Amino acid sequence: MDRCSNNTGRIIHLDAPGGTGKTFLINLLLTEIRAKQHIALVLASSGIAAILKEGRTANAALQLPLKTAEEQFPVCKISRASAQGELLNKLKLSSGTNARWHIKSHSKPWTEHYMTCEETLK
Ligand SMILES: Nc1ncnc2c1ncn2[C@@H]1O[C@H](COP(=O)(O)OP(=O)(O)OP(=O)(O)O)[C@@H](O)[C@H]1O
Repeated sequence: MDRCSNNTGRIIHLDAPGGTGKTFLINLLLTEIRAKQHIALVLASSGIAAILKEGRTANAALQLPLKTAEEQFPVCKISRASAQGELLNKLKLSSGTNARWHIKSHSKPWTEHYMTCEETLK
């Protein structure tokens, strides 16, 4: 939470066995950030994970090309000056799931999708 408040946070990986409280912790963080009227996004790489976590796929939310893994320099289609671009620049937390799924499927993890968008919006 300190990293969110100070805008010093980067990528934090949370890896623990099933049922040990990862979702519980992420929900606490989301609740605290939103309670302070800040913006927090829940992103996932697959549709099923997005449904389970009540979020959206990174491709849809960040308007990324479908085959980011095949593009050397994928670009997010959101313009910096648009309302959505301004909103994303105010983002305090973007939470995602399924890192292991990415390793198995050889697709890019949602964190890379988010970094693509962050670079585009700079
Ligand atoms: N600190 C806590 N205090 C009270 N209950 C907790 C706490 N941490 C986890 N729980 C409870 O334990 C159960 C499992 O937690 P959770 O679903 O967050 O685990 P998980 O690591 O995300 O599991 P999975 O990897 O299977 O998705 C839930 O019912 C949750 O409410």
